[in-house]
Amino acid sequence: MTILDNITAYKQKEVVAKKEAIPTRLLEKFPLFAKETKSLAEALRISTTGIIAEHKRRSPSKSVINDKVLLPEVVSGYENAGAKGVSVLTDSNFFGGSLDDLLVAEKTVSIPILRKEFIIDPYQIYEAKAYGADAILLIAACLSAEELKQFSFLAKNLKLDVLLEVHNSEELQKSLLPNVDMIGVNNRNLKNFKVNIDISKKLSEEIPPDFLKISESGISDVEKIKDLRTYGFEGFLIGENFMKTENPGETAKQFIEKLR
Ligand SMILES: O=C(O)c1ccccc1NCC(=O)[C@H](O)[C@H](O)COP(=O)(O)O
Repeated sequence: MTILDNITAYKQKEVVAKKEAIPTRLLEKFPLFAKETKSLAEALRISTTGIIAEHKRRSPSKSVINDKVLLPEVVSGYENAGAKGVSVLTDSNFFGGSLDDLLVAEKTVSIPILRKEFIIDPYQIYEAKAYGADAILLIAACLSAEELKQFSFLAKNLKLDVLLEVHNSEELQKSLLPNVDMIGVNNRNLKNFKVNIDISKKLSEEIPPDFLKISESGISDVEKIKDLRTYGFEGFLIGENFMKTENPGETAKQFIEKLR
């Protein structure tokens, strides 16, 4: 069993309970369901820095990263720093996040918000929309080719951008779908948690130019970004490197200034 197997098994049960508590037809009545979304892909495409900064209290690989800082300060700090998108982890069991975090982020920033979740059921896509997300993450390792097709179609119908995450060539091949905006290469091996940005470099040439290329995880210095840009990457998802500091927004600011 990998950590992803554990997480998705947990999610299956979680979604059943959530559907009973708030059925989809009620999610559709949430005020934010009618919100006009902002395109994360577009924001990154016109950006010179391409940073998606993540709010991440803890993780399976690092345990507690930062449970002291307040989310509004973190996300507004990220926006002021020049991040082009904010990623909000909404999983509570493994990452200490929540859907309330998404709501608070939506009230606090005006840049696009990515709901970072382990999506295994269309219900979670309706939830993302109801709680104010502009974009969702789909993880190829958790979904069949047919599910990827259906879930990305649904997200686009709800006007949400789709970031599809892959770890290898095989996952990438089933992810090159018409309703996918961004392909994210995750540099973290979810079996042993080791990070290696060579995975992004290796897969870059297999990603057709119509998809925006995002590199995710383990990005700890601007030199890595400069290197990844030469492989066509335009977006960079960074969590721990900012969150492990006392003031994530200020750390992001200093980081982004070096990229300008
Ligand atoms: O971060 C983990 O330990 C982790 C474990 C299992 C599944 C997913 C995990 N992380 C999710 C992410 O994709 C990262 O939070 C994101 O790419 C940012 O990575 P980092 O900059 O290394 O915090």
